[in-house]
Amino acid sequence: MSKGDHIKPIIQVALDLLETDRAIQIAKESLEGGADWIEVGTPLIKSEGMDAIRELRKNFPDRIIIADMKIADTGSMEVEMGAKAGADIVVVLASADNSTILEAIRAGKKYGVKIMADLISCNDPVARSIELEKLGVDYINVHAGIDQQMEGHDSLAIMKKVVEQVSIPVAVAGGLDASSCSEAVASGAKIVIVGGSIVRSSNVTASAKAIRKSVDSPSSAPVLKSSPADEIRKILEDVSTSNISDAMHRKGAMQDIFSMMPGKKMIGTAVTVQTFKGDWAKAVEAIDEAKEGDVIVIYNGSRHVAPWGGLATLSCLNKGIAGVVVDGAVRDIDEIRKIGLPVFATCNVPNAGEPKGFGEINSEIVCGNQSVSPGDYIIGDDNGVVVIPKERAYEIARRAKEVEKTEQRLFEEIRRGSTLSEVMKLKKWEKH
Ligand SMILES: O=C(CO)[C@H](O)[C@H](O)COP(=O)(O)O
Repeated sequence: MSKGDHIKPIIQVALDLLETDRAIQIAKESLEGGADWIEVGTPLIKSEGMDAIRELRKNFPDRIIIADMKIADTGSMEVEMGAKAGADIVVVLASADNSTILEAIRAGKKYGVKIMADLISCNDPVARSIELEKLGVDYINVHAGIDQQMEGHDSLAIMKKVVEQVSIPVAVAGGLDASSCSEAVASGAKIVIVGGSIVRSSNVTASAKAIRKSVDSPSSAPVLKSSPADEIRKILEDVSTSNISDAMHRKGAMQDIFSMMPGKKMIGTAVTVQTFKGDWAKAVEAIDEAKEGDVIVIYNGSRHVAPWGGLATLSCLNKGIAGVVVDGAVRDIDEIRKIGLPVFATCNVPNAGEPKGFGEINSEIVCGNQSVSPGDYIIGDDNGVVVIPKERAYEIARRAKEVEKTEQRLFEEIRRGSTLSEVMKLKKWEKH
């Protein structure tokens, strides 16, 4: 049997990293956990060039190595580059012109490498798979890209259709974890390509092992999906406001709003209140309009009189409201702490305002210099408060989770004795 012939389902670990030495270490840990093939990820190839493939080949002489070059043109030249650097399989984009695919296949034959076609962003993946098999590719990869995954795309449904139409081995990729890998194999995938769930895990070996176990005893029971709102909330529970700010490219964080309840996290959807200078009527009426799990977000604009205090906070607790944010002052901080509801504000003062009744409930407001609309997600912790526009809540939650996973792996590498600049090769990425 040659090194490419596998009877068991194949786990291809996708090293979507930027540094070759980290990739080698993570590859070692993945193989210990039961991964089979090593993919030199597209970001790694872009960061380190073909030398990343050479180094991995040197370190893993007996393993199948895939160069995820996502070739779009010059099929022959790029397959030759991948082959000469030590790859066994080179990836070409399925959406490339047939002339490129054919040149890649011809070069593959000449240099002794197989060609995998990646269906990422293909308009008609099933029809294209049939064409690709006729053209002569060796493998098809049904792939939901990382940015697409963040918007809720997955690859399993299409993969199930593709396996019915072609007889070459079908790989699947796109945010797979142990349970989706199991479903994929039970539905006919021969290769599961796994990036984030292994390489961004703080325990790479354990994560690879979990995937090994799931693909070796596959189950066709579809992974039960929770509702988008439940999924968003579940992810937001795992991530910090710092993770969310990173996911939003530093947008979304409220300015000069601080936790009055250190250690308490808040997640909810906004009920907005516009009031003025200590007028607390609308702020308190909003409690009756809000429902369980909402966060009351108030613009008041005074640092000297408070539209919010202990009695209002206790009323929120009774209604299951998740927390309160005030652009302005709050009072009764001792009572708020006893009640234990997360409250975030600009400052605390002893002075109460008056219930005059000016303002609006559930209009678009600006709070902490951020625009907030009713229904936007509001997350608060000891770092501060961030707003996620409701239209992007799922995507941002998913991206924040990726940020959190990446950081967990970096923490693990620093715990082993590195420094942050060593792990991140900081000097390499400084602007010149
Ligand atoms: O090719 C890729 C992105 O274009 C990835 O390698 C592939 O999607 C697997 O990674 P993940 O499991 O994180 O989706």
